[in-house]
Amino acid sequence: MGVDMREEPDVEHVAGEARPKKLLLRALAGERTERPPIWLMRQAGRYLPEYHDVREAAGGMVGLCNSPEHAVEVTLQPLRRFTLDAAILFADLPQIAAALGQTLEYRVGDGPVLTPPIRSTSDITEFLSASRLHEELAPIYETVRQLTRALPDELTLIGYAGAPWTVAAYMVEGRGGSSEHSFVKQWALSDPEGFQPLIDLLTAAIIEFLDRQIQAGAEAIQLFESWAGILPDPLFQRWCVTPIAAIVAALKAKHPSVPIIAFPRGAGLAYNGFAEATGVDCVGLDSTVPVEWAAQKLQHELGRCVQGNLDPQLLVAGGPALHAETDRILNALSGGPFVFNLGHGIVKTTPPEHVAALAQQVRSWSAA
Ligand SMILES: Cc1c2[nH]c(c1CCC(=O)O)Cc1[nH]c(c(CCC(=O)O)c1C)Cc1[nH]c(c(CCC(=O)O)c1C)Cc1[nH]c(c(C)c1CCC(=O)O)C2
Repeated sequence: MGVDMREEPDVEHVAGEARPKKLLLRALAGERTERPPIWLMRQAGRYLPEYHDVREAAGGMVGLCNSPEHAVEVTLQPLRRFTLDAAILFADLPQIAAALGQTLEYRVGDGPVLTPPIRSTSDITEFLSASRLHEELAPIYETVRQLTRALPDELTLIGYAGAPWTVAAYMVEGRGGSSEHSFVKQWALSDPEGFQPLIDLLTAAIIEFLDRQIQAGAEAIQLFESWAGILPDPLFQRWCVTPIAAIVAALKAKHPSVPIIAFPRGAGLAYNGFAEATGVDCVGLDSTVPVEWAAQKLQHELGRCVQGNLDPQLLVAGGPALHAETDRILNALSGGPFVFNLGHGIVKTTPPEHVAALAQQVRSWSAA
């Protein structure tokens, strides 16, 4: 009673009782924390033997993503093994495309495959509709609800979605294994007015999807722009920056205190200006971004949180190489608001004991 909450940035008042605010949320709010929080992109998945058992029991990847009970279990698996600071909702990025009307399958070697591929403006009207969006995504909202009850108090629950350009890339290419992205790039480059409705449909759907995740209990949001790096600069601004800014504005209007991380993988020099243009609370850095630049420009000049950026292959390598690079990143970025993570998702050949060693090193790190 009578406590001025503004003077207690580290305390969250829940139903009248005060308890320490979670480490990850403090960092995302722009605070330099006593040690950086850590979570890892793709921290759940195939590098863990116990994951394979659950996936099999669920009848494969699609079944796993649509079964809250199994999805909750695999979300929690890495947290039982490692001392991490957050859980990320277990679901998959192309599920929203399936909710809009495409058929999603996983094929060995190809990853997610979406049919029919969306290749023209008339395909959008013929094959896609948002009318059943929430019905189709209901199992994901249920997974989030169950996770809020299952997670220990000090862990943060991260909800997520692919950003519109990245989801569109999967929808247009169809096959996950496509490496040149010829179809989506041809469309976006040569017929921007015809491609715009797809991005607009996705932007609106992603706003609703994330709004529902937050209502179900997600405490922070990450937008994965995994294919930011394949666009020439003016188109990066149009197809990545503008839609992400729209999503951030819409979510902030409704949920001002929920922090948003965006990960524009491969953006290169376009990382410069990205935080200002989109309004995100935290910028996810891929492994090519120089940490000294991020410390100076994003943390020091803008007061923004950064997340990243250990190369996932170092986690496969382990040993002195992993230790030294982790130390270098910690030293460069721990002077400001910082979330330790990888520069892209964990790869499936990662030995779990290397993840344990990394988590331990980050947790025992101190500036001294
Ligand atoms: C591009 C993208 C996808 N999915 C995702 C992204 C963005 C991150 C990135 O850039 O890597 C995000 C994602 N996918 C998955 C999660 C779950 C939560 C977590 O991070 O632990 C998250 C956050 C599960 C998954 N998504 C996928 C698996 C493997 C499925 C299996 O069991 O075979 C998992 C655990 C499959 C998937 N899903 C996707 C691809 C390209 C693939 C095939 C390649 C691969 O397997 O790594 C699309």
